[in-house]
Amino acid sequence: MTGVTVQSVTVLGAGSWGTTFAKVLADAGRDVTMWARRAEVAAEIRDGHTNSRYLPGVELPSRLTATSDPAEALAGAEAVVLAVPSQSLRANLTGWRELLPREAILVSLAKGVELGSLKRMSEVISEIAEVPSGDVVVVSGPNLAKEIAQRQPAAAVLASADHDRAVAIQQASFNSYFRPYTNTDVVGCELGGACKNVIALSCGIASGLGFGANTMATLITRGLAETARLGAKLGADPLTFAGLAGVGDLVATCASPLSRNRTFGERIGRGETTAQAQEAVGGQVAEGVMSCQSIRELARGVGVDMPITEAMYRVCHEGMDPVRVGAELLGRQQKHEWS
Ligand SMILES: NC(=O)c1ccc[n+]([C@@H]2O[C@H](COP(=O)([O-])OP(=O)(O)OC[C@H]3O[C@@H](n4cnc5c(N)ncnc54)[C@H](O)[C@@H]3O)[C@@H](O)[C@H]2O)c1
Ligand SMILES: O=P(O)(O)OC[C@H](O)CO
Repeated sequence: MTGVTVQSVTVLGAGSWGTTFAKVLADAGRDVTMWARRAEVAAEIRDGHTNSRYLPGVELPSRLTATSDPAEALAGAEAVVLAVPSQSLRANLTGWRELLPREAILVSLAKGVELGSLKRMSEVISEIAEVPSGDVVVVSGPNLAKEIAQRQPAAAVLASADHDRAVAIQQASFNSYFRPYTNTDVVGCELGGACKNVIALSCGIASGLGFGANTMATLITRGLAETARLGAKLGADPLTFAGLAGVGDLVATCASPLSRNRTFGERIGRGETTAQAQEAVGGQVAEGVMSCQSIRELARGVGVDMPITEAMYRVCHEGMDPVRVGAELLGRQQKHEWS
């Protein structure tokens, strides 16, 4: 696929990032149709140019339209952006499979690893849509939706083994505030995006417990070290973790109160239950809560040590006290920084 121009794009999923990425594409001059699960959300986007539940106070471009009918949304799409949470991607995509235009470029926004199969999102898409996984374009990087929806400057990575497809989406999404770079390391970009959600949970917990900058920097740096260890084992390019999908996304997510993962962790650190923490993120997805389980299994399966991910699993899925988990993390056997 060379020199393809994408004009007509469908975004499946009308949550925070789906709506924001649709706005980015519309602001880049594309014709964008969104699919929303609820008819009233589709009507609000189409007729009122807002999505008040997910992006309160943000006006959406009038060239962006929406429907709750997936067949109507997908008709004639040259690119299809999948913008639903990781653990629901398989079921949603199975329902849409027969409606996908044959030549459309498939784009993944989700940051997670599937429970059970332990597959990355491009692998799930490849399996369900029956396309080579190298054809999928993965979007990753420091992209807190609310900031980008306000047209604050940001960069992203578009990763695909098929450089031409990544370039086509780069051309379709580049605008005055959004600067996408291409990358061919899909494994590294997807792992960076999934793992940083787990590390952001830990930073949130540390903040909720009242700890400061040294603790955050330690969790971010050691979180990057364990992410890079997993990536190296699974064939990622180590440089990716020094880029936007690695340290870039990690810093943004771990530092920002806008992050749902960090917010979830902060509430846990303050002593709230997981149900209360979920309430605090307004029913939106905090992917790290499920991904700490799948990433832990993935890492154990290939013999990679990921102590912060292990700790988050124990807090989120075994109900262990964060103070005790923190003490155990610090008390592990002493070692060389890079062993
Ligand atoms: N919000 C961000 O800042 C941001 C930025 C980059 C990447 N991401 C990633 O993008 C993906 C989507 O995130 P989001 O922020 O749009 O999520 P969200 O929780 O704000 O919205 C999810 C959307 O998916 C729909 N959906 C369809 N099937 C669903 C199901 N079975 N369960 C739950 N929701 C379902 C919801 O109705 C909603 O429209 C996630 O993997 C997230 O990690 C988010
Ligand atoms: O709000 P979060 O924690 O899901 O993070 C959003 C984005 O992934 C940041 O890049």
